[in-house]
Amino acid sequence: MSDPNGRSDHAFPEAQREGLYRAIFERRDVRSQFRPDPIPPEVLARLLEAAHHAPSVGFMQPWDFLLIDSREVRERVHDIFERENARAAEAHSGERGALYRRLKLEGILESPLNLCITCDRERGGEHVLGRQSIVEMDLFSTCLAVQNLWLAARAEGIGVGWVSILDQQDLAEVLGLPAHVYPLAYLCLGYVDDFLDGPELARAGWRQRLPLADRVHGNGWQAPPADAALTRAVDALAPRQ
Ligand SMILES: Cc1cc2c(cc1C)N(C[C@H](O)[C@H](O)[C@H](O)COP(=O)(O)O)c1[nH]c(=O)[nH]c(=O)c1N2
Repeated sequence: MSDPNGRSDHAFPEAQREGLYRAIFERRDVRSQFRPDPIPPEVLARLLEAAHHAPSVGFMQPWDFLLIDSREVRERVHDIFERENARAAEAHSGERGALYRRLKLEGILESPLNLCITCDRERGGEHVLGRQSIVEMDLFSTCLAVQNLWLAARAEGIGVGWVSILDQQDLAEVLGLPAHVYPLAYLCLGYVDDFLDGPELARAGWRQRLPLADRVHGNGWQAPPADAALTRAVDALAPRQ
């Protein structure tokens, strides 16, 4: 049931809804604003609980959370990043290459805690409900745990940075992962001096947010929706940063 302005009987009160949208729109990927202060265990527990309540294909819950606070391990991971980032930089030349080389793309050593969220590709056995047709659904499910944690962290005032410029084999070896456990997300966590008011890559001039209206299609790729009012509604959306 919904009221005339489309609000469901099950909607949260305005202030709670605002809190959720604030976490979504103010979440940032953090690389350089980390403070050294440790995250209290009870706060970290809330973040992991949020991650663990993500949806997952066939309720597989394929994720594990490796809490990495060893300086020695983080230095080994940072070495992997350095090698991979040097390789990635070779793909860009001229001004773009100079801009790439100026970008800070990790906070592995500055953040007080690193967190690797893995995906156990064998969890739930051979026939996981919903995974027969598209076998990557365990990876996609694990990504949702990452985003739950990322939004919960923003609500707690904790910064998160995802570092993917890493050789997966080398990372798996450093972390001692079994062959069937996929290192899906390597995250840097910590309190921050501040949250930027927009994506750092946009501020640096690397790439801007695409207009939402161009991303919305109807009943097929670039087909119009049946109800033109829907398109007008999306077009009317104020472009966010
Ligand atoms: C799967 C995946 C992987 C990465 C990222 C994100 C995601 C989703 N991002 C962060 C990314 O650059 C950032 O999300 C966008 O620039 C948008 O900025 P906000 O997250 O809105 O601040 C990211 N950032 C970075 O500095 N180094 C990295 O290796 C990565 N890798």
